[in-house]
Amino acid sequence: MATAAIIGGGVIGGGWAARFLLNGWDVQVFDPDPEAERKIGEVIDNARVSLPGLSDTALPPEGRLSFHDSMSEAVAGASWIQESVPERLELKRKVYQTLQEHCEADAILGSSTSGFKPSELQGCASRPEQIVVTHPFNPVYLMPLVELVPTEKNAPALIERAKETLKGVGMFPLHVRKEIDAHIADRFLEAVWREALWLVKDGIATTEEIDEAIRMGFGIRWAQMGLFDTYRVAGGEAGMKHFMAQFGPCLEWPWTKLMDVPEFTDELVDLIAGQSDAQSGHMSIREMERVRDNNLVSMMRALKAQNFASGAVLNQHDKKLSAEAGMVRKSADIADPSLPIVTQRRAVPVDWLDYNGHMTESRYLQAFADASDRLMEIIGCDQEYIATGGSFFTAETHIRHIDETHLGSVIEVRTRVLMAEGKKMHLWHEMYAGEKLLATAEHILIHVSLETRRPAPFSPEIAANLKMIYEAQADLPAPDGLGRYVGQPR
Ligand SMILES: NC(=O)C1=CN([C@@H]2O[C@H](COP(=O)(O)OP(=O)(O)OC[C@H]3O[C@@H](n4cnc5c(N)ncnc54)[C@H](O)[C@@H]3O)[C@@H](O)[C@H]2O)C=CC1
Ligand SMILES: C[N+](C)(C)CC(=O)CC(=O)[O-]
Repeated sequence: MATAAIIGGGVIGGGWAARFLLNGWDVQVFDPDPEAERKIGEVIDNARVSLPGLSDTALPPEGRLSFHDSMSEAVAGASWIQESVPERLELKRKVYQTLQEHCEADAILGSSTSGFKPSELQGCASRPEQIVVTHPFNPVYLMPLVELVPTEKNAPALIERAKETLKGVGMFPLHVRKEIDAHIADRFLEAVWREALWLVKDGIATTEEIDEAIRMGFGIRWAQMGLFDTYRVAGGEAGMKHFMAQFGPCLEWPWTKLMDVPEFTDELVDLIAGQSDAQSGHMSIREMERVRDNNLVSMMRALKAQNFASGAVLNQHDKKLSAEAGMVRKSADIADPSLPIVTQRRAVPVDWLDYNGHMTESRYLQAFADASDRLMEIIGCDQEYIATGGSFFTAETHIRHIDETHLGSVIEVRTRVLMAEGKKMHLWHEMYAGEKLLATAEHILIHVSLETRRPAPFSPEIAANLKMIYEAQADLPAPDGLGRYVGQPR
């Protein structure tokens, strides 16, 4: 089991702790704040609800979380040390001196700093080659981006190892090749933040109007295509050159105050904080975090369906998780074919819930259909086979709802082959949370030719795999509820 040390467990350190822990790492925290354990616990509770919902496969078992009274204890055995102490250079440098007296020389020491360059952090260190910037985004347990900023003192092998580790916990390391204050993303955020402060100070817009301008418009665009691709499309058929010709000159018009920062007078702080209270003061920060997390999960799940941007990163992570969890993908991997085959294991995400606060009925069919797809793959009807023109169509489905299924529950579908002859297979799925039966599904699927769209006999490989599973499972008792019709008395 890999171990991460979290040094500083505030907003960002707590998020890192959740990211590592829920991806199966042991996590050792040092933070002198007596409230740190409670605060991190609350962040991890939020993450436990939201992060598993990003995946269409189960996360690994959680690692072990422990809190320590000294940095030396926290870094013992850690291969990754994430520093997230307040943004003060002298403090960070002092922390590195202590850390390097105790940590492994080959551990990676990542700093969450939003603004300092890695060379500034490496400045007084005994082993500068161990320190890189790994700048995350809040909430760290959901946002994929980490700006990985090394210097020439970091060996290429360490940079590669850092990338692999970050990908391993589902993140997207963006290698910032040339160090600069505030890296890449924070330079944008600072520019937008400065302009927004002017708009409020000059009485042009309220904090709420500015938020609407972002979330109803360009914020949605940026989340999927970023800046340059968005503008390329906005140039019409002539693309980027036309866009620049049309909108380039206006950069010189007096549209922007981006070079100046308004003075943070008490009056300005009160104005902005007052408007912000009026806008959202009716909600606690934890409530706002939950709203934010649900929205982020739903948006990123939509991008997963398109396999685009952050959605593509999540799909890659799912593949890795599913391989590591030992999910069966071909018949030769079935450990004991006489038992029902586990064809799905995943957490219930937020966009699978309905107004009754439990999993909505269409998602039962989705989970069972995904289980049938997996069974098809196992018997040899995979993407490659389908490309040759053979597949299955579902002819009939009967679902029974036995118990409620809730947000974040890890559901498992176990599948039996009840009959497989000629062109027809009869499947029985049971959905469980732990050992609690939640639902069953009975399906008849017909093997077809995708060319004629008509029934066609199984391929010899599919026929042999189905026969093997059917015969091995033949001694299992008939499932309770088999062949029920709608409305039959229970
Ligand atoms: N808040 C944000 O949106 C983001 C912050 N960051 C960066 O993350 C770092 C931490 O920021 P936040 O989590 O927002 O601050 P925070 O104030 O929420 O947390 C800092 C934590 O460090 C602890 N701490 C103070 N001295 C310490 C020491 N000597 N050893 C160990 N822990 C110590 C504090 O008790 C506190 O819990 C900063 O470098 C910041 O620039 C990066 C991305 C986003
Ligand atoms: C405000 N901030 C500069 C600390 C923000 C970040 O560093 C990244 C983020 O999460 O927005």
